[in-house]
Amino acid sequence: MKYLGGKAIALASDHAGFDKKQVTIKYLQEKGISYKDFGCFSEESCDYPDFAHKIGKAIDNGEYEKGITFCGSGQGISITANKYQNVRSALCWNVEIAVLSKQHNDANICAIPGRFVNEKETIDIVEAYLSAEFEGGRHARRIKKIPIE
Ligand SMILES: O=C(CO)[C@H](O)[C@H](O)[C@H](O)COP(=O)(O)O
Repeated sequence: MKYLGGKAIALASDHAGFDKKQVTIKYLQEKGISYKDFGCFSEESCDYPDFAHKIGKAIDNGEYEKGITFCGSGQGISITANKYQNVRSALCWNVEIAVLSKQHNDANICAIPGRFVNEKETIDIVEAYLSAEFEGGRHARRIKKIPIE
């Protein structure tokens, strides 16, 4: 596990991703990695945009460098967070995609589909995302072209 420094990890979910967020919190605590949970705080049905906007704003304004989000499919919370100019939220459903999302896209949010991964897969994805490093070079050139001018 290379992620030892930096800012706390931002977390957010809706009800459908709540259980995998709790698994992730336990993992981060065990590793001594600090985090900020932007909600939700139970499995009671709620609306993913309410929490996606909170984490999206916090990543967008630089308060947090990396976020991990969870909803049922991972889609809604990722689509919403990506409305923010400086957010690059990537849907990560396996380890390889999680690594590439950082190496090639410098994703600052890893969106996990909570209803489609088990606990081990969740932790594997989280660890892979947090450990991976942006490769820069041609990928940096492409990332600069993402924002609408
Ligand atoms: O945004 C989503 C789908 O694109 C998420 O998977 C939500 O978690 C999901 O829609 C929640 O569904 P529910 O039937 O309200 O539990």
